[in-house]
Amino acid sequence: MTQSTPLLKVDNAGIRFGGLRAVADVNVELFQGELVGLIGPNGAGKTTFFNLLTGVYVPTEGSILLNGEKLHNLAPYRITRKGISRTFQNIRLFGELSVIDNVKVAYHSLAKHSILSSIFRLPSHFSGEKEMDEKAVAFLKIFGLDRYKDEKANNLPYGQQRRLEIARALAANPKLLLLDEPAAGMNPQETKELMNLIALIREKFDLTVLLIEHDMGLVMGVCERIYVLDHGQLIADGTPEEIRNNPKVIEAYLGEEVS
Ligand SMILES: Nc1ncnc2c1ncn2[C@@H]1O[C@H](COP(=O)(O)OP(=O)(O)OP(=O)(O)O)[C@@H](O)[C@H]1O
Repeated sequence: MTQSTPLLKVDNAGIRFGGLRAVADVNVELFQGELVGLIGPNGAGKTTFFNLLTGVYVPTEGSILLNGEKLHNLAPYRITRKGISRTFQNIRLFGELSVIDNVKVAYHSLAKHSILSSIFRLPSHFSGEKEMDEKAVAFLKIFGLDRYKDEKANNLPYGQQRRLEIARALAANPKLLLLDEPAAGMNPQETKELMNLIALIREKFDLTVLLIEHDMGLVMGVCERIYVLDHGQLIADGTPEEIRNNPKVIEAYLGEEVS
């Protein structure tokens, strides 16, 4: 794929809920390896846009292409297999499962050994399990979570649960990672570490990342480009510098600090 072919191409996408156009006429292009921000005031449509990209909602207008392939109308699990993983605004871990099992469920569907070999406990089951364990631990290490691998996910402190969610999303081997307010509820130190981590995994896994975040300083610091939604429509896109000085963006955020 050349740099002129976007990994993700969204053309005039939108969705209506009754009379409300929650997202309308949205055009977005993401290129391989980019780290891009999606910002906008409360209720602007950011999470709805993620829901469109991941098949939770089917767009009522427009099209969504990943590597030139249509995504709209595909079920969420199929979209995950095509290469889009996400995290959620509110953490959605399997709280009663161990930390390592939370990661392993993500790539069970990608595992080489078959269900039959698991049922009959064939050698391929054990080598497959072992390989998954090793891979899961390697993921957890990147996130500084390997020493908690046997803890219940619910027992992790909040900041680490957020990191585990990202580790799990990454374990599904995505091309495009969608992060919905990954730093929500984190303290400034945790937030800074998380942003460094996001930059690092982008490099390490050759990922494209789209990040919803309310903390402007953070988005401006880490993203190369930013899209701005307001009332369901894109009102700007550009570099952090362009966005910071864009009168439409300043107006949309009137009363909120864009620093
Ligand atoms: N399933 C739904 N049915 C009806 N309205 C919905 C539905 N999902 C979202 N909306 C509406 O769509 C609009 C956009 O909501 P969305 O959650 O996408 O905004 P957001 O930018 O993510 O907001 P926040 O920053 O507060 O999370 C809101 O008016 C919301 O109430």
